[in-house]
Amino acid sequence: MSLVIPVQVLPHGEGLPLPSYATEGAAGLDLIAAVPDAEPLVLAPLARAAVPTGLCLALPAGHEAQVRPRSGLALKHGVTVLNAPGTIDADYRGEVKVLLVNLGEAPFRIERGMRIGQMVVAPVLRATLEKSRDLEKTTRGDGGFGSTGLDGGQISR
Ligand SMILES: O=c1ccn([C@H]2C[C@H](O)[C@@H](COP(=O)(O)OP(=O)(O)OP(=O)(O)O)O2)c(=O)[nH]1
Ligand SMILES: [Mg+2]
Repeated sequence: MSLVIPVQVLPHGEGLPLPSYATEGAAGLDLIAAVPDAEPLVLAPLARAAVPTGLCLALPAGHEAQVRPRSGLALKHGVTVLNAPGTIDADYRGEVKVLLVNLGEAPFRIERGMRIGQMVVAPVLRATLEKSRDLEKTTRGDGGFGSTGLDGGQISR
């Protein structure tokens, strides 16, 4: 069973449904394009746009929302979220926008009501940065960026 938390939202863009979970177990609320009916947005290849969703919310303190791509759009059209995961701060009161980029070969048409991304609400831990002369030693040390093997594993022969 999922944990459930209420999130306040302003009255939503005319005629558009509120974002919703597509299935009982879905992690993300599907975000809906709130572009004007008469003005669909056409994303040319390699173009990007902040697509309005009509959604203004107040996340409870200690939470964030992540704006993530929909895999179907990514696979079928090469359309994804440029800054994935986009971060919606708990103190943000503006309209949630989905920063889409078209990495496909064909122009992509975004119409009002289209599901363009998904939003996952999550708890946030805040860090207090404490100055220290030394850091706890580890096997990895400062190795990174493929230091454990480029393919991520060794084949034993
Ligand atoms: O995909 C996104 C990412 C951000 N935002 C909104 C909510 C977020 O709280 C605010 C700021 O986002 P972020 O911190 O990522 O942007 P920034 O470039 O650091 O701007 P700022 O200086 O306003 O924090 O913009 C969106 O609507 N969609
Ligand atoms: Mg910021």
